[in-house]
Amino acid sequence: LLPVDLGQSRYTHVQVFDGCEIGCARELRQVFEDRFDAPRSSHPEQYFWHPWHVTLRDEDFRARDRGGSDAGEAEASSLGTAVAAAGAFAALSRNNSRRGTGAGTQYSLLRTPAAEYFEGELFDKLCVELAEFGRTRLGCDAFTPPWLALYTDGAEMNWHTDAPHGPLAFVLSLTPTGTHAPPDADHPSFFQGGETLILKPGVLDYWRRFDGSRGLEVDDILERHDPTPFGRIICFDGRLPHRVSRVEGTRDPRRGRLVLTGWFSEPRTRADGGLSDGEGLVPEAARVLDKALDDAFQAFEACDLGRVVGFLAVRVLVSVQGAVQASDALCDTLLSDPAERGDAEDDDDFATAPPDIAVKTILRAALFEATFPEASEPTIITVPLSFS
Ligand SMILES: O=C(O)CCC(=O)C(=O)O
Ligand SMILES: [Fe+2]
Repeated sequence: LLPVDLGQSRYTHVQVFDGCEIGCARELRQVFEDRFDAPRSSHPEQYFWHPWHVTLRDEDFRARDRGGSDAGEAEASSLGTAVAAAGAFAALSRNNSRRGTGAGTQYSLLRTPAAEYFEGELFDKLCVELAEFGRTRLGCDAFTPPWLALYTDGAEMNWHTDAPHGPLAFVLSLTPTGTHAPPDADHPSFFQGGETLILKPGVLDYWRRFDGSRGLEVDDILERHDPTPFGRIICFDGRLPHRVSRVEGTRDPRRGRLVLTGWFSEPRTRADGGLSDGEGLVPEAARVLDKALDDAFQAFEACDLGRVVGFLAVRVLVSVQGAVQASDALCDTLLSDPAERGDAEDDDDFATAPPDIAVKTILRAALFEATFPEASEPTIITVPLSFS
C-alpha cells in the first residue's frame, strides 16, 4: 500500500480511501436530498440531469464519426466537453472496423456537471478539498471538471477505458451506506450492482504464465469495488478496462447509486515548508530538483531501459539542512512495455517487471544525492512524473 519508499514501490492500480477525505461530502448529499423535498412542485434546479444513453447500435457509432461525441472535437473545445465526450470515445476502439453489434448498451445513466448542480460556494469548497486530497494522497492537485452521476434500476456503464484523461480516475461515493449489497448477500438492500469492476492487471498479461491446471472464476478475473460506504473514494488507473455493473432494484434516486467522478490531471510540482514559495519551490531549490531529475533521466538513457509507461508521484522530504530524508511513491502506475521486457524477470507479478523498477531505483538514488538549500523548516516536495 502506498505511500511507500520509492525503492519498494510497485505498480498500484487502485487505491481506496474510506473515511471522510472530502469533508463537504455530507453537504453535497444534502443538496441532492433537498431537491426532492417538494416532489410535487417544480423548481429549475430539478432539471439538471441529462440521461446519458449510448448504445451499440450503428447510429451511435456514426454519431461519433460525424464528430458528435468525438475526442477530436473535444480537444478543440473546453475541458468540460472533453470529459463529456470522454467515456464514449475511449470505450470504442480506435479501430473503426468494429461495427454493427446492433444492440446493447455502452452507457446508460443520469449525469450532470457538478459545477452546474452545486452552488458556487459549495462547489468551490469541493474543489479545494479534492485538490487537497489529490495533493496529499496521490501527488496530483489538478483534476478535470467532475461529474455527478446517478444510477437507478437498469443504469450501467459498460466496459471501457479512459486512457487519455489523466493518470488516475476517481469515484467519490455519495451513496448512503446500507443502500447497496451484492447479489445473494445476507442482508437486504435497495439495490444490487453499481459496483466498479476493474479487470485484474494479471488478466491483461494472460498468457505470460498461463496455468492450464486451474480454472479462473470471477474474483480471479475482476476486482469489485462496492459503491458504499458513503464517502469512499476509489482511485484507479483508468487505462485498465473497467465498468459499472448494472444497477438492479430501486428506481428512487435517493436510494440509488450517486457518485462524483473525474480524473486527476495536469500534475505539477508542489512544495510545502521551508523551501516553498507558496506553491512550488523557491528558485534555488527548484534548480537542485531539476538537476536531480536530469541526472536520473540521463541514467535511464545510459542504462537503455525498455519503455516504461504510467505515472509516478514522488513525495520528497527535505530536512532543514537540505538533505533528502525520504522519497516515497504516493501514486505509482508505472509499467514496463511487455514487448521490451523480455522474459528474464523471475518475479511472478505482472506489475514488477524490471525497467519500471529500475526507473524508481535510479530516481531514488538521484534524489538522495541532491543537496537542497538550508531552510527554517523541513520541506515536503511532491513531484509528479509522467512516462509515455
Ligand atoms: O462510477 C464509477 O465507478 C466509474 C466511472 C467511470 O468509469 C467513468 O466515469 O468513466
Ligand atoms: Fe471510466
